[in-house]
Amino acid sequence: MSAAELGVENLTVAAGARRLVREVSLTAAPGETIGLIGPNGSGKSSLLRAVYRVLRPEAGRVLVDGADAWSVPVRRLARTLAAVVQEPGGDLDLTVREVVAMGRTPHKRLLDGDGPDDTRLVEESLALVDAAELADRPFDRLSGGERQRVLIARALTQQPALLVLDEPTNHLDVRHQLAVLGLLRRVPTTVLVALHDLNLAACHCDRLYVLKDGEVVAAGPPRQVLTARLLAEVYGVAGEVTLHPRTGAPHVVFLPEGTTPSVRAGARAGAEAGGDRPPVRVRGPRGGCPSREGT
Ligand SMILES: Nc1ncnc2c1ncn2[C@@H]1O[C@H](COP(=O)(O)OP(=O)(O)OP(=O)(O)O)[C@@H](O)[C@H]1O
Repeated sequence: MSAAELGVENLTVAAGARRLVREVSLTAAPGETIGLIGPNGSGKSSLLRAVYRVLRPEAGRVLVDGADAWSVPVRRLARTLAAVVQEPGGDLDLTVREVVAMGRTPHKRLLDGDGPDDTRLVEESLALVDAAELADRPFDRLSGGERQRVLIARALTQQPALLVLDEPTNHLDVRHQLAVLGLLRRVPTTVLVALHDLNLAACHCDRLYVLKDGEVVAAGPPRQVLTARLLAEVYGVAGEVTLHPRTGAPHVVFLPEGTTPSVRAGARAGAEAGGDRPPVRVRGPRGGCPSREGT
């Protein structure tokens, strides 16, 4: 697997007269994990759909290693980009192993069977998402979380240089959430992932882009982006953000409606964005959040 460079340039996505994504630009360097966060309806899925070539943009470009994703042949794009999406794929009368093997399709010629390398990749991918024991089960009868892991295995089997995922932790229990996001950190590919869980995003992403009403309202490393002010302005909730002493990542605690955030916590969160308090001391790289191998 290699890693692609992603460039989204002034992308606007519309449905009829409605603009779902408005002049969004973002970049992902090869190997980066980029998180897309924002409230319901802020345009995350629409942006991802334009990147993985399902929703044609009204304006702007999606560049994968410099090539326009909407101009290259679909098959070529599928050898570079894999997507794990929320749309139900319809009933698939296939076993889990067969579904995962579909990830090899872009790399094969018409009527090619599965070679030993294909078979090995399928088994390896299933093992990576802790789904080896599901291989012979009918895909249609899996639980939501099992399906999700199998679809991630299919994407890994595709050996993409760019992996686009829309809420991949949906349906997953906490162990599998951590395992899947840890895995995404380890695969040597570029990752663009929409996430709702801000603490998972903080811990597993190199940089975050925050969408609101289809526009990017903040972008940068999690420590800069995730502040109490952002929670209030973008999500309309009160919360406190501290740097977790074990992981070194921002840690968000949401406060029930009617609670007044403490001044201390608010100041701590702001410190990372250039506020007036020194940052909380954190442990070094062994703190806890998974990092890229070799970094
Ligand atoms: N095909 C469509 N036609 C009209 N409106 C649409 C269409 N697809 C999405 N929308 C609207 O566009 C807005 C953005 O939707 P989108 O699914 O991109 O948001 P999201 O940030 O992924 O939301 P969520 O967090 O709820 O998944 C929403 O208001 C949604 O209702």
